Amino acid sequence: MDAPLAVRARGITKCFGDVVALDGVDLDVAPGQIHGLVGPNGAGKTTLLGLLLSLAVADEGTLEILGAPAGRPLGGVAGFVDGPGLYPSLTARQNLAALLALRGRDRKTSAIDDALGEVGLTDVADDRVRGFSLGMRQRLGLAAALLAEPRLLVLDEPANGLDPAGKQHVHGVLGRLAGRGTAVVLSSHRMDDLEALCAEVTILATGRVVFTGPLAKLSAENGELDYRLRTSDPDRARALVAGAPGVRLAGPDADVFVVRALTPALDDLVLRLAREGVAVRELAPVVSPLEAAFLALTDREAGR
Ligand SMILES: Nc1ncnc2c1ncn2[C@@H]1O[C@H](COP(=O)(O)OP(=O)(O)OP(=O)(O)O)[C@@H](O)[C@H]1O
Repeated sequence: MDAPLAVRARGITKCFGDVVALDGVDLDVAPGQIHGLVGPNGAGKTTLLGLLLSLAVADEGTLEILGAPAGRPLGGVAGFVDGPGLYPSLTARQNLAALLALRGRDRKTSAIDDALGEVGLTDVADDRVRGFSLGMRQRLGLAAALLAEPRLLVLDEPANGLDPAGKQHVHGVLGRLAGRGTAVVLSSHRMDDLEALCAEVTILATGRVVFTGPLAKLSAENGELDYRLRTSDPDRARALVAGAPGVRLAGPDADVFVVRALTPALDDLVLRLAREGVAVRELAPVVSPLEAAFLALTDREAGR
């Protein structure tokens, strides 16, 4: 029999007084999938992650975690929202030992060393957390989650405060976990992180799902995108852009300009430029396909 979905949510609604934080949310996350939650401030991401961690209960709808109704005392789920809970006066190693003791888990101290090594904190294992940067705390929170050997890992903005090397490190950890079958649900405002990490994304706006599915599907559904275009002959290129069907000059009229087009029209423009002996030196979306879709979908929702 196939393993159950790590998350199966149907019609989840959650209100805080008059505020509808989640409004009929459906979500499927398969084992081994890294699933990104994205949406403007107040869209409901943290509320949804909190439900996955059983920190709160939905008002309506059904939520199954690892095949069982949410809210039951669950093994196999770990993570944090609003930053990891840590003891500042204890060292990194002591924090993890305290956590294991609290959970009543009988795991070897080597598991603590392994978790610290996995997130790149071995060198500061015996330093007090009080002196840790935001990025180091995030990594320690991830180490704490790893100790639980989760089959579902839930993370709110895990890249917060991480430098580029730290981020790559954390991405590596999450990729390896997913490779071993752990489902990861994370929120982020960083589209580039989500594009690098996630197979699927869910876009929330004012508590509703406006898109859920593979990133490739999102790109395919995109309308016209803006691209930066730099060529060997800007004057000639500008004239060719003006005469190209389905392509508009959208950006400042400079040597590097912005053209707006659907992918087929853009392909056609590149071929025209080449035929006319104009070399394309740079052609890249001004914003990533995910960001463009995010802006379009959330604008549309806001304008309902
Ligand atoms: N405990 C609470 N009490 C009252 N309102 C709340 C509570 N938690 C969340 N809300 C409200 O629910 C809505 C969704 O908030 P949530 O924190 O889930 O959004 P978010 O997408 O995580 O936002 P952000 O990107 O700013 O973190 C917001 O309007 C927020 O003010």
